[in-house]
Order: sequence, then C-alpha cells, then structure tokens
Amino acid sequence: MNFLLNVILFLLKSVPKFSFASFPTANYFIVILSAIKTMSLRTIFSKKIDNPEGFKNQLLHWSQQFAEVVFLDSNNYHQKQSSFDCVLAVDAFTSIKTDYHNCFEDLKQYQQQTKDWLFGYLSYDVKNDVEELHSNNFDGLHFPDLFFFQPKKLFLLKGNQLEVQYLRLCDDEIESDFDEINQCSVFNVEHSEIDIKQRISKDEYFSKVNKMLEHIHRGDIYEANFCMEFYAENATLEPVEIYQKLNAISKPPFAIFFKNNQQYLLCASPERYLRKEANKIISQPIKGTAKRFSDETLDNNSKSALEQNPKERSENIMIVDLVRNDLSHTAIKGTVAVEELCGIYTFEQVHQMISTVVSNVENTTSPVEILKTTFPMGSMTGAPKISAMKIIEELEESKRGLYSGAVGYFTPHNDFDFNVVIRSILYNAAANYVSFSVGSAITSQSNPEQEYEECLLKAKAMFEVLS
Ligand SMILES: C=C(O[C@H]1C=CC=C(C(=O)O)[C@@H]1O)C(=O)O
Repeated sequence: MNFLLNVILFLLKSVPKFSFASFPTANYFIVILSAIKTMSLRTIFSKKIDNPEGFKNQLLHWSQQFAEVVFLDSNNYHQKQSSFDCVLAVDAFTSIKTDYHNCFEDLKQYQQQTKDWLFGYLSYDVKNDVEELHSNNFDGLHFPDLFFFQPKKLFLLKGNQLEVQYLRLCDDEIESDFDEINQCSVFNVEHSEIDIKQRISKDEYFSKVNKMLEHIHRGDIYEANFCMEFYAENATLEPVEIYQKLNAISKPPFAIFFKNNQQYLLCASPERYLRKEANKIISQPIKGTAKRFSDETLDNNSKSALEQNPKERSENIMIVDLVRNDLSHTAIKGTVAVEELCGIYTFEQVHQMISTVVSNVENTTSPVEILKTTFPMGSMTGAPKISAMKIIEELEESKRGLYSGAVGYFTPHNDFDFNVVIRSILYNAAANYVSFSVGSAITSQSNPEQEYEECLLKAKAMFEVLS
C-alpha cells in the first residue's frame, strides 16, 4: 500500500506540468496521498521555490517567533549522503528535556511512541548515562543534557523543491504562514562588542597538554581530544545575525541554528557524527586540520602537507579504528567497512582530513541504540574512549555540554542524521553568557605549541564574528 502511494506520489511530483503553481488539482492529489501515507499525522505539500537562498533567509527570520527552532543548512556543499539542502523545524507539539540519568532509555521510548520527526540534541555529558563517568567542571551555560521536540511545522528544501509538513492540528495555518514568510523583512542588527576571555591561560594550556602527554607515554591512552573554552559574561548578542555571519565565512555542510527558549547554538560544523539511511549507518570522523591561504600555491601546499602528514594520518586512523569498533556493536556481522580513509576536504576556514566508516544494521535495531553504542563520537574523545574521557574530565576546566555533542533529527521511518557540535557559539540569553570551545587531538607526537596554534586556528571564525 505504502509502496503504491509512493509510486503515485513520485509520478505526480516528477511530471513538470503538475507543479504546485500551474496545476492545483495535481497538488491536491499530492496533499491527499501524502496525508494518507503518514497515517494522517501530517499534512504535506510541495512547492517550487524560485529563489531558495532568499527563501532560506526569510524562513530563518520568520522562525524566531517560536520558542523551539532547529534550522539545518548544508550550504549546498556537495556530498553523497544528504537528503535536504535546508530544513526548518519549529514549535514543539511534544518534547523531552532531561539530564543524563536514564536519558537513552527515555529517548528510545519517546522516539518509538512518537513515530514522527524529532529534532534536538545530545550533549557530550550524556556519556554519564552509559559509563561510570562524571561532569563536574564549570558550566556557565546550563543547557539541559538532552532535548528533543516533535515540531508542529516542518520545511524540507532540496534544490527548488520545498516540502512542507504540518501536524494536522495546525495545517489550516499553512497558507497564512506562507504569506508571512514571503513578507518577512530581513533586518540587520549590530551587536555591541563582546569581551572574550580565555578560561585557561596559554601556560596552563601547556601544562595540561604535558600532563596529557604523560598519560600517553605511560600507556593510559594513545590519543585524547583536549579542549578549552573562550567565554564572555554580561554579554548580549543578536543570535540570527551572529549565526549568519559565522555561516557566511565558514559555509560548512552541517550548519545549524538552534534555539530552545533562551538557549542558542550557532553552529558552523564541518563534521557529521552519524547518519542512518534505511539499513546503512554512516560515520564521518574528522581528524587532521590545516590552514587555508589566500595564495593558491600556499593553499595547495598546506593541503598536500596535511594529506601526507604522518601525525595527522595516525590521529585519523586511530579514530577510524575506534569508530569501527563502536559500529560493530549494532552491525550485521561482517558489514563494518571503511569507505574512504583520510580524504582531504576543503572548507572556507580550513582543510580537513575525513574518513567514512559504514555498517549495516537489521531493520529491528533501534535507532537510539545505535546512538547509545557510539556516543560520544570518537573524534571528540580519544582512544581508548573511556580512559580518554576520564582524563579529559580531569584536565579540562569547563563542562563540555552541547559543545562536542550532536544536533540532528530522527525521521518517522527510524532514520536519523546528526552532526558534531564544533566551531560553534553557544549563548544563554537569560544568563547573558556566551561560550565557544575548541580543541585538538593530543597524541605521542604532539607538540603543545602547535596544538595551541591549531586551537586558535579553529577559533578564528568565532573571534571574527563576535568582535
Ligand atoms: C575539537 C575540534 O575539532 C575536532 C574535530 C575535527 C578535527 C580535529 C582535529 O583535527 O584535531 C578535532 O579533533 C574543534 O574544532 O573544536
């Protein structure tokens, strides 16, 4: 039945004369068929958008009237594993907000019972639900450890094609919302200057990295991601404005504007944590970072130096091994594979080394179980994972919270896609607290001075938009 509906829907959508504007009857059919398809939970319709970039901008500004907002933008970055160019989910119908205690089980139940689109995040600290770990470091942000919501209103954009999915309880608002979005004026507001402080001094950074190196030389761990926080108190900023500036200079494939009441994430991440597409699981850890140059020759040299650098390659390969192990917990035997090892990808701010590790799972495997057995992502912890997380907690000064967590969504068909929260600004408007953290992988070959420089390179875009 569902297959037949999908075929009819596909045929209707693919005949050009049946576009929304020129053939309302066909569109009417699409709405009806789609509604039956989703068991009447959501009303769906498609619309052709003439200017997707302009529309995205209006959509983001329009979304600000809601308490819960997730805006995902791939910035048209060419990638195989992508379903949409841009997604907006707003206005919670139901939600789950919790600390780490039993959070994976609670999320599993919520996801299974809702059987709908869910958007939200897992903070780094939900690790404490899975292992005997703690998060006692300083927290100026006070975000919940885990938050997901079922949006009343959902917009999915791919190329010129927009699909709108509204819960039936509010589907009478589709037309008036569209008028509002089209009329939404895009304004630019300047923010006041923000005084950014560093949580640990350069000397403290060196001493902590040296302690981490002692752990490595003793054989406690062989790699760990050491991070440090930059922050501002008594700060006020204009979240949309700052997000758009950060996105404009970074254009990463996993950009996210997230809002939960007074809590904001302005994220310019280049990294995917985990995606599930039917039975296939895809993880794309990043390890290895190199500077961009405006001069083409210097830029190419930096790229090839990264590609050949033995330290960066070994960092990446260690994490690939860890991810293979993580995926094996839920994989069908013999299906874990490395699709790409140490590929070099260029972004606006940096060159990155990215590997792609995949596996297949059974239809019956719970999506939340796949997250639980792989979280937190190896690229932000180190190896062996549990020992690395213990040492990270001991040496870092700030609670990681949503930094180094993951934001993304579940579909009604048990698929999901989550990014890694890095290269991001976090803001609690109620506490007037702004924070961003950066880190790098420490291995036996690390030179503290170079690691410090790498952190500053990763922080450059955030400094630029906040100053
Ligand atoms: C910890 C960060 O980056 C991680 C992710 C990608 C590449 C990394 C690296 O090259 O070491 C880091 O492990 C950060 O950006 O704050």
